[in-house]
Amino acid sequence: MAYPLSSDPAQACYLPLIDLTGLLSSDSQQRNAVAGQIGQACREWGFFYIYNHGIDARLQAAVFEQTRQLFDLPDEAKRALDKATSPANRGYEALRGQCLEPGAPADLKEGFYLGRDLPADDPRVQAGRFNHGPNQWPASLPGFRPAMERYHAAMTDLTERLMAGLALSLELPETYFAGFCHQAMATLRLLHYPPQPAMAAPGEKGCGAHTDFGGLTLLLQDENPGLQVWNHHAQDWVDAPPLPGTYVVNLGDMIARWTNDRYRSTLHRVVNLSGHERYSVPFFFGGNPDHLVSCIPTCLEPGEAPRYPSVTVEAHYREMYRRTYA
Ligand SMILES: O=C(O)CCC(=O)C(=O)O
Ligand SMILES: [Fe+2]
Repeated sequence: MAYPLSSDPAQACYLPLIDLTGLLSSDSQQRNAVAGQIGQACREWGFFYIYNHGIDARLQAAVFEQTRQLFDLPDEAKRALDKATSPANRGYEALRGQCLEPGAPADLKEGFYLGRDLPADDPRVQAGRFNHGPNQWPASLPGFRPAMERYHAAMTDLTERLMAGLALSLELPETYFAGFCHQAMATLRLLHYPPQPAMAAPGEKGCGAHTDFGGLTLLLQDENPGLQVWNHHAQDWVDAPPLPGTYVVNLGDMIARWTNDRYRSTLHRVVNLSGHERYSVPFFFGGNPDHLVSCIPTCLEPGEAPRYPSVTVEAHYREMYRRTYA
């Protein structure tokens, strides 16, 4: 088998597991204590689990229920929502629609993108700003839109708290990333992975090895494992299995740029060896499109040069979409 899952049970909790209770508290000492754990996880892994995050389990269940129903729709209904017809990158993408790992076969996943719903007469939509516009809603699923909109709003709040924790962990004011968070692009991505085929082509898998493009990603997984994270210590993949009640949080490339790689944007991939259909829902927090991402001065030693030029969020995203949807 090309991608054996680890048989080491200790790996189930290989990645740091952080209780978020203190970060959501009004006591700054408690927030600082959690920020310390976040900082360590960001330096060592760029990946960690969170629990006690405050997102309602019933809302999560509703999101999964609607996700399954969406992907169960006939092909024709899904293709009517094709994201290629949306200037704002919203809607359906078919199996093998993206190739996240250069040189590997296209990804064995189908997906659906949605974000904040902006009307066609919003100035940002009229100006053709990246990722700004109306969603495409499946007309035959009346429960879809309300569940997704509630979930998107709740995840935006939670991620803003995490960004404040991230600032604290870098010994910056909690509001340091407020400009980045203001009217942020935030994308909910619904994913469906069929079981890994027995006769897969070499390198073919659910989702090719990649780093995430944006700020923070919060991943909701169903009960089927498949996510693997690159362990730079051991130079090998470790499993990031679903743990009930948690999110897997990982840092995207913008945070590596901000911190001159002190905080890691770590490679990960999906190989669905579970034998079941796997559904997952990553929430990508991309930030304000006009925000300039430049190396944070306190992340440089005297004489150290920034490894990345400054870039706006929008320019960075356009380039990453161009590369992976060639
Ligand atoms: O489905 C997963 O577990 C991970 C998906 C992912 O890494 C992505 O969409 O960027
Ligand atoms: Fe990812």
